Amino acid sequence: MTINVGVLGARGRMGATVVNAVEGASDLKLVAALDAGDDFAALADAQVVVDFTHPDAVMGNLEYLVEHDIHAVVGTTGFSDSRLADLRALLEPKPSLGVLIAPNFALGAVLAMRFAAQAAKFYASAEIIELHHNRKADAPSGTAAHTARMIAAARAEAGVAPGPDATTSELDGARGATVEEVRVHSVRLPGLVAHEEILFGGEGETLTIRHDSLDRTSFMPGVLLGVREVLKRPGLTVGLENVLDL
Ligand SMILES: NC(=O)C1=CN([C@@H]2O[C@H](COP(=O)(O)OP(=O)(O)OC[C@H]3O[C@@H](n4cnc5c(N)ncnc54)[C@H](O)[C@@H]3O)[C@@H](O)[C@H]2O)C=CC1
Ligand SMILES: O=C(O)C1=N[C@H](C(=O)O)C[C@H](O)C1
Repeated sequence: MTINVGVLGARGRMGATVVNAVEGASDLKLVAALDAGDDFAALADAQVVVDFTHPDAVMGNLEYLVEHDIHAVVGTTGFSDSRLADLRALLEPKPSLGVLIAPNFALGAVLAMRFAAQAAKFYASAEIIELHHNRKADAPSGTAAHTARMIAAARAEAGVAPGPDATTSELDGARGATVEEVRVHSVRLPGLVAHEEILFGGEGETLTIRHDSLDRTSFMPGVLLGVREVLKRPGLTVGLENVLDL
């Protein structure tokens, strides 16, 4: 069966890569490639729409897609708990519709987050450094925020409190942002794509988990898997780890 796919953000860095990937997949048909200002009526034939747009635009796009019974695969960042709650409420009257949101579609990034969650109960002290290209709008990255939440959840489940930190005097930002008691440091440089290091410290040792996306094609197997899977998964799924059954 061929799946009709639409892309939102099609003229952006990720959207353009998704357009190429969909066009190269024999079981998918690109029916619309839209960007800001285009008429969404062109999505009428799409069964699944992939959204790589902007945190300020994605909720409005999802409202349109749900209202028009179109499944969605979302890579756009900016999903807080309250946004996810709003989305669940939006989906309630449409029980057969699927929305998959993944802060990172690269297999290695998903594995790195899972390994970090496994390590978290053994190390009370953890910090994250995420490094991206300097055209990225949001900081910290969606991946780093998701990783921090996974570490916090693993700590809570194991009854491990965050480790000691003697910092009493600091320049604003010197110790990074705090996401659920995990420090997150954001680096922005031309030349980078998407990189994350999760550092754990214990008695006499450290553990570093690092993932590098060197090219945006790294996200494509995950995006295409999401397009195929979302049709079989009604409701809201957050994280590619659920689709990969890790
Ligand atoms: N989940 C993942 O694996 C990944 C997620 N991202 C995220 O994807 C998003 C986009 O990233 P990039 O492609 O680098 O950004 P970009 O700025 O290159 O592209 C975004 C595109 O969306 C368009 N756009 C904005 N509002 C729109 C709307 N309402 N409807 C349709 N198009 C709209 C813009 O005109 C632009 O062409 C960001 O939130 C980024 O963090 C990026 C890489 C991987
Ligand atoms: O903007 C990007 O480029 C990326 N955004 C996502 C994020 O914020 O985590 C995924 C990946 O890191 C690339």
